[in-house]
Amino acid sequence: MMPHSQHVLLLEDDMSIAIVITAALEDEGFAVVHCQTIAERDRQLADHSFAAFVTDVMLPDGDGIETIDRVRVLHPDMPIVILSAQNTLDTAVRATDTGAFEYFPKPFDIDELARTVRQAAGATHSPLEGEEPVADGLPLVGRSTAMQSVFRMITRVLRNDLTVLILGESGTGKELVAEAIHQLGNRRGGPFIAVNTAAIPAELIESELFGHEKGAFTGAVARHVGKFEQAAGGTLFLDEIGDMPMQAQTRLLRALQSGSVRRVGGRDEIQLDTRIVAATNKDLEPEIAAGRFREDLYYRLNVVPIHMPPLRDRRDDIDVLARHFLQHAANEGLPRRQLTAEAAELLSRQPWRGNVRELKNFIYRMALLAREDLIDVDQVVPLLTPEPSATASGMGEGVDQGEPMNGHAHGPGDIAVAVAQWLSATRPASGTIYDSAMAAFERPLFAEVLKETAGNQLRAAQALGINRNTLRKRLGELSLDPEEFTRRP
Ligand SMILES: Nc1ncnc2c1ncn2[C@@H]1O[C@H](COP(=O)(O)OP(=O)(O)OP(=O)(O)O)[C@@H](O)[C@H]1O
Repeated sequence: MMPHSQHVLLLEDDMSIAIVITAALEDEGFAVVHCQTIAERDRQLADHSFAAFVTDVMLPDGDGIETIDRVRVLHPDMPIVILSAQNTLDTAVRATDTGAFEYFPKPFDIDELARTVRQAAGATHSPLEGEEPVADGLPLVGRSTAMQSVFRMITRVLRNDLTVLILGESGTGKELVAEAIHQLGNRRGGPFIAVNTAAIPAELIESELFGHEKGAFTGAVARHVGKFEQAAGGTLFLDEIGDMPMQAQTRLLRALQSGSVRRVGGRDEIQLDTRIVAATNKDLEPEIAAGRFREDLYYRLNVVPIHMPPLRDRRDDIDVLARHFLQHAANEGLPRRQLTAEAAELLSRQPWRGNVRELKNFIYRMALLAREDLIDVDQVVPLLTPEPSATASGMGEGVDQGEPMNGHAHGPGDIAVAVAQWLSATRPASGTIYDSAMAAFERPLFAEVLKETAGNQLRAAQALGINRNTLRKRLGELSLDPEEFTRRP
């Protein structure tokens, strides 16, 4: 077989995509051989070798990943680049596990693809190790570009033990990502031990993490094996790492540096065999500047950072998450519900300050309380302002108790009616409804709180939980004069 050193084989059944990719690869100096089916691919590969192979996954005659073994048998060293419209973590992992050089979820940047093929064709190919099957159906969903980057980062750490630091607001899915790394990675046969470092009293944290010997301190009536040792062969997930007390940070750093731990009151060094995944919802840089977080520990942990964007910055995910949670709620025995496109659209415009956790709790509540199985906007609106009694508790297993839900409100009808009246009376221009509504809501809210504090802006800002300068600025913008409230009527 004569190698066609500058030929690339492209398997893509969508002609318009194939044309664009061919043009970009030709610009990179390749000649492209295009085929549209797995059968054609196999015929080409039986007769020729190529500098690289670019392949789609869903093809008219089968799955491009499932049949990739046949490609590997014929051309074990040919770099493979996989393109996929199935933007799930499962596909990302399956693609990576083929030992592919790179995986591109669609839509992708054509120039980046062409550059990658150039790199692949030039590289001595060293596929990622590990061709074992992986657990599928992991419940980490998302189709936004941001989540695609998260999936890609996850696939990069599955076949190594690098320390991962997951950063993001509360409820964005940090723990779920840590679990995915464990379940899909090399250490899935071992335990996954999660420790919320913020929830353990400072004086107990060292013994919790590192263990203690009998009699190490008052109350240490028996030997205790710490979380590090419990996680041997598996993964230790250190949550809320930004809240760890200083002394424990020092011990943790020492453990990471030496690769061993010593139980409190013990003499033996115990070798560590644990992958560390840490997470925090705090911005660690200001914590370091304020002297509350050790900079050297930060660098030790921040080997592979994974950023979980807040849900409001990846609104494309809301619809798929909502449907995913409805499905889960049904699997757990709640009524099986569906959302109309308009209701899903309304959900995708909500602020979701509690992120995915808040959305999940909302969906479970909706599955329970909706009047009809097909849920439309009119059923969603009243639920967006829940009654205090309609809390997460007692609403099925899947309800996440981590955070309060989107808050206390009047009876569900009140605000919904006010909103409907306001909307029909004001009719803000399309594209400005959200901002106008927020401004309309803020005005009476600020007035109410200023009334309570007799015009005292500092106390009002404290009560609202916002910065005093922010309050002053917003009052100016809303033309609200705090002087008006200095004397109660
Ligand atoms: N992408 C996702 N797909 C499906 N479920 C998700 C996703 N992200 C988060 N969840 C669910 O949302 C809830 C909150 O997620 P998780 O506990 O992982 O957040 P977190 O960032 O670790 O929060 P905290 O900082 O408060 O600990 C969980 O029930 C989790 O299963």
